[in-house]
Amino acid sequence: MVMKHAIEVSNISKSFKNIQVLNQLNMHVPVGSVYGFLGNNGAGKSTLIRILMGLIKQQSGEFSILGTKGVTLHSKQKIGCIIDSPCLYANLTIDEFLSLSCTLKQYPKTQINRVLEIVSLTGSRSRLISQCSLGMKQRTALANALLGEPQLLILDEPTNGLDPEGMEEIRELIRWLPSQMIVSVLVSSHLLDEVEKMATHVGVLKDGGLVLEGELSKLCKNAQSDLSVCINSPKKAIKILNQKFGHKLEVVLTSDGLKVKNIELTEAPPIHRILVNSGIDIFQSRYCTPSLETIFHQQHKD
Ligand SMILES: Nc1ncnc2c1ncn2[C@@H]1O[C@H](COP(=O)(O)OP(=O)(O)OP(=O)(O)O)[C@@H](O)[C@H]1O
Repeated sequence: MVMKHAIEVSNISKSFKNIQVLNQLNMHVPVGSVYGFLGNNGAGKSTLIRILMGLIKQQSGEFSILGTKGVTLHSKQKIGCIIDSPCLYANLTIDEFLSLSCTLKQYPKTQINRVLEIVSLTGSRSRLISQCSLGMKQRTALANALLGEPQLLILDEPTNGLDPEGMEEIRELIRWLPSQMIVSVLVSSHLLDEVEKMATHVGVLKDGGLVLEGELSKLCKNAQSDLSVCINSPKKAIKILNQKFGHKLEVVLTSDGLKVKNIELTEAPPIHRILVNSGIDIFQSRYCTPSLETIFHQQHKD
């Protein structure tokens, strides 16, 4: 049977003393996806990742990874992982560190060239880790996680502490990985816009469960899109649109014109035509597909 999900979580609950962190959480990470696991600081992302890696145990519920129930030594060999800040040996060069890692994990050292190439560190392989920037250290950790050709990568906040340039480098790398190798990626973050820039799928953790999960492009498509039009005489324009379309359109005033809420792109041309034919000048018009942040807020208005 073809495996659909690299990770499948069913009804996982976990509490620490009297703090309920995960409450019957369900999650589905499709094979081949870059799954952005979003949640505020303290939401419980690391807790779930630790459970998935077998570092702590859930109180109830179950999960499967790469088609196997729970996490076994065998499945761990197919997972590359970065949890917390990367654990690197500062006094070794990047090359020496990866070589040591290959020895410990019994992977052929011939893989080192390939992973260095993927993370663009080939030219810096002889550099001491203590002399690397944080971004280079993070890429070294990623290279290390890629040794053994994992089928699943689990990355806990991999851009934490990086400057904007370093963040973009890591994002670019993660986005690009599934085209380079057969791998599914679970990447956690507390930044909505960051996940939006690299993920194909998203799961938003809040109050112990996922409040939003799905393919990013579908979530965006199904969400409300608005048309913002910068015009003269916006009050007159709203009157005209209301006469023409009645309650079919929700039109509101904005600081520089009007906004038609929740419409399809195909509805924009007739709106423009009516406005222009009524003698209204259009200075600018923008059809805005919603950001992940907007989608999130649209779903949690109440
Ligand atoms: N071993 C522990 N003992 C007690 N409480 C814990 C333990 N580990 C985590 N917690 C608590 O569980 C909650 C979730 O923590 P977790 O680290 O999973 O969140 P997170 O979403 O990864 O946050 P961040 O983005 O800040 O890393 C927090 O309130 C944290 O204090």
